[in-house]
Amino acid sequence: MSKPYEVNQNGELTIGGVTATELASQYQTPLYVYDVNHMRQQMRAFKAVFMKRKLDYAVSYASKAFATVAMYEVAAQEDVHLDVVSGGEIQTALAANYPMNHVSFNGNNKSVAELEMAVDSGLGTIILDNFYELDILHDVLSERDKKQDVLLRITPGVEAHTHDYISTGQTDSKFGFDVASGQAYTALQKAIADPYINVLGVSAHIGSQIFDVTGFQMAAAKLVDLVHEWGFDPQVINTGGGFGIRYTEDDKPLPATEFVEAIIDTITEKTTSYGMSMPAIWIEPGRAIVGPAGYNLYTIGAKKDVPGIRTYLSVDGGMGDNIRPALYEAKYEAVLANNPQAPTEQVVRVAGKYCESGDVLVWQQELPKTKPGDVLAVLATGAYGYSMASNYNRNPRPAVVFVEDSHSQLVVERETYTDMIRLDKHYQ
Ligand SMILES: Cc1ncc(COP(=O)(O)O)c(C=O)c1O
Ligand SMILES: N[C@@H](CCCC[NH3+])C(=O)O
Repeated sequence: MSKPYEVNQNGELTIGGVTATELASQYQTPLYVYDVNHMRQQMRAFKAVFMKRKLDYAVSYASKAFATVAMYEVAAQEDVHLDVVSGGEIQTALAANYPMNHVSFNGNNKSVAELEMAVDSGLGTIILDNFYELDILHDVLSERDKKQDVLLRITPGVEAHTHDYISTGQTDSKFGFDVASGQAYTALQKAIADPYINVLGVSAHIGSQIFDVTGFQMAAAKLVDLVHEWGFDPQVINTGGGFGIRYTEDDKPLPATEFVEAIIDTITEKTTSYGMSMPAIWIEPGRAIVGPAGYNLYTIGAKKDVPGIRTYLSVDGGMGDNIRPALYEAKYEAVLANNPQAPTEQVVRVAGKYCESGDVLVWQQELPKTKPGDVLAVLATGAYGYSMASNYNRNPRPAVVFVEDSHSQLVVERETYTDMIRLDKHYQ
């Protein structure tokens, strides 16, 4: 099977045409590196599915997966829409000069200040999650005498087969208007009756890192069934994101575009059978766009053998730059940057430098012989790594580097120790 990374003629790991060891020595470690071309190809592949079928669509990058000015600029260059979930992400879009009419705003507890920011920035679509938001959005809009496009987020009652913490479509969820109790229909009537609100359609998101296409088909079918039952002809049906990616060789996802084909087929069949017009289809992929394009580079430090149990290989980063193994028991693969294909000589647990036993980056990894100072690359770290990073133990967050056509560029500076105390005040 082909390896999920590239090597040069010397057998060294390369990212976007630059060796990982060169990147590590130029920018230091720990380091987030993105292969920009990989992200572009994924965005283009999603768009191509819709264009081939001549459909109205939006591929809206769920930017919580990785939100930086440079990333939003790449999305704008690719004419990909943006999904944001906070004032901070709106501010990032503004800083990137991102076309705000192509931004949608998700989230289950948007504040008044965030809704004001959204409306004042000309943000395209607010995805309303609950009655509280419906009320405060009405007030924000009536104060400004402005009309706003919205989608209503519906909890479709579909259980996605993924980690419980990242499953969102089930009825027992904090997200969206519940269908079974009639809340969703009441919300639709209320929103339609509001002179400041223009309901474009409905939205759902069943969860994340999903491999099974049936959940998406069920959710898409449910959304069409519902709007038909309600006698509402939506301009937009948004089926969210959640397309699973390969982290380790145990993961065998379909190409993300196949999930989209299945969603389109379901919506086409359903709307045709009901004699409804075909709505625009929106999707919100996050992980599938940025995950496989990301690499975390670390420098190897201490090694500890626990005889008869395991070997710990510690690196200079950890749960502060990638919380996913500690939070979800997520699995990753790591390779030795200067010779990923050298024969393996050890099986290790790659641990971080944080004061937690659960601070693990790779639970079990076969590696060639390593020594302190070698660069280790963890693969497929582009989603929910940088964006969920913390300063735990007052460790500065790593820099982010984009690489494309053999050219690397710093897009987020490394935090310094001075940054760690920047907001602190003396207590007198
Ligand atoms: C509403 C919504 N849309 C899209 C996404 C993106 O999911 P993923 O990164 O799995 O594609 C999420 C996160 O799970 C989400 O909550
Ligand atoms: N942050 C999660 C996914 C949740 C996405 C947000 N709805 C992850 O790393 O897998």
